[in-house]
Amino acid sequence: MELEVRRVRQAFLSGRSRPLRFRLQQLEALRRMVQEREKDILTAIAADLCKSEFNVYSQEVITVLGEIDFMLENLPEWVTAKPVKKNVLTMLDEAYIQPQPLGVVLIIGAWNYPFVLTIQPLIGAIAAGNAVIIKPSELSENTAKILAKLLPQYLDQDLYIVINGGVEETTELLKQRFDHIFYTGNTAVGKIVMEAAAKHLTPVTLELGGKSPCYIDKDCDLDIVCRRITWGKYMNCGQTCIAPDYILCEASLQNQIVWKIKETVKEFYGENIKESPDYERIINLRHFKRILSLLEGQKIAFGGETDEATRYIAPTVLTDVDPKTKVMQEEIFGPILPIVPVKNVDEAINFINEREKPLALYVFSHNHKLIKRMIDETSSGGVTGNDVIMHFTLNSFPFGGVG
Ligand SMILES: NC(=O)c1ccc[n+]([C@@H]2O[C@H](COP(=O)([O-])OP(=O)(O)OC[C@H]3O[C@@H](n4cnc5c(N)ncnc54)[C@H](O)[C@@H]3O)[C@@H](O)[C@H]2O)c1
Ligand SMILES: CCCCCCC=O
Repeated sequence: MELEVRRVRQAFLSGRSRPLRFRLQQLEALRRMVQEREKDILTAIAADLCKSEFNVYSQEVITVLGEIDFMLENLPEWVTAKPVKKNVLTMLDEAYIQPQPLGVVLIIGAWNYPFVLTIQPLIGAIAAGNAVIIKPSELSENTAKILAKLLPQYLDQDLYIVINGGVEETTELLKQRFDHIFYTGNTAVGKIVMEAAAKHLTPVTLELGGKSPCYIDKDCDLDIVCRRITWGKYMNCGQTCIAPDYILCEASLQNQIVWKIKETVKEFYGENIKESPDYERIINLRHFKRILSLLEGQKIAFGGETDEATRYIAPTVLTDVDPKTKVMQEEIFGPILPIVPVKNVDEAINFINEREKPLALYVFSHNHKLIKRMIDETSSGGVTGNDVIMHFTLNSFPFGGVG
């Protein structure tokens, strides 16, 4: 590890990652890789998550291509020094902010969208003139392998390298000194990463998880609401960091919501969900068993069917969920949707504020004042009104949790 990190640092110190022209050329090469090797990339991700190639393309490849284009378009302006306001003492001086690369960046990716969650930070790091070590998740092993194979064919082989491996390799890697660490994954490992970074005072970006609530107001179009929640909850089999984690609504709405989600599931995935090319599987047995344990003692309104051999868990809705039960204590990260009845919007706001700040918050209402109130009186990484997931798709927004 030490030798590899040293090689990358030497490449950075050569200065060749800095010129704008070089950065643009590397980003163009990355775009060429995605376009020319699209089939290999789609096949690898599809194998990891049991996903249709159409879903891989629309959820991961489009986002990466959009990010590269966005970067190519804006980078020339972003790298330019920006003059700042001067005072009497400095009236005759030049005063400006000059963006500079940090140095060697470590990117630790997650398995749930294994391509976009690794390549998106890579795009930013290249654009900023850094050298990069990429550590894809070992759980999405086909994607990890294809990244290690393709990236050196298109990018500078000393500035940007892939190191594959699991906990042991990542632990070793984290002992090295980096200039920035970008980690995506669960909170427990996030703390390990931050502790390792602290030893070198390395700045970190931690893209973690959490429970993302949906509040459904009585004044809404319930057909549309349920379609959108069904899409966002069950895509990737619920393994999406900003998936709607649970629903808060008045008790009187519960039965209608259950019925409408059930009908939408049928429409999206057919009568035999197991055969649907659009319904994914749980990444491994550990997560499969973890998710099943969340069902214990719950009232299943529909779904609940499982198959351990293929790690299949049917789209499931739970009703009258007690907030003290396990399913409400941890991020679900699977196709289980609890409904927690609340009396009104005040109770929903209190409920959200009494817990960890959500990564995403979803509010459904015709009443724009109510949506605005939710935004003003809660704190989360991002809010989408009357839809789910959509704020992630806009690269003109920042993305992440609070802090
Ligand atoms: N905020 C975001 O953008 C975002 C995106 C995707 C996923 N997530 C979150 O990620 C979580 C799911 O991912 P995961 O954590 O299961 O992914 P994971 O198991 O793939 O782990 C993430 C990375 O951490 C490394 N790792 C695992 N254990 C380690 C250890 N003990 N020491 C050092 N490194 C270690 C892995 O090798 C991997 O590269 C969910 O909580 C989800 O919400 C967040
Ligand atoms: C449509 C792609 C969503 C990706 C969200 C990233 C977190 O898991």
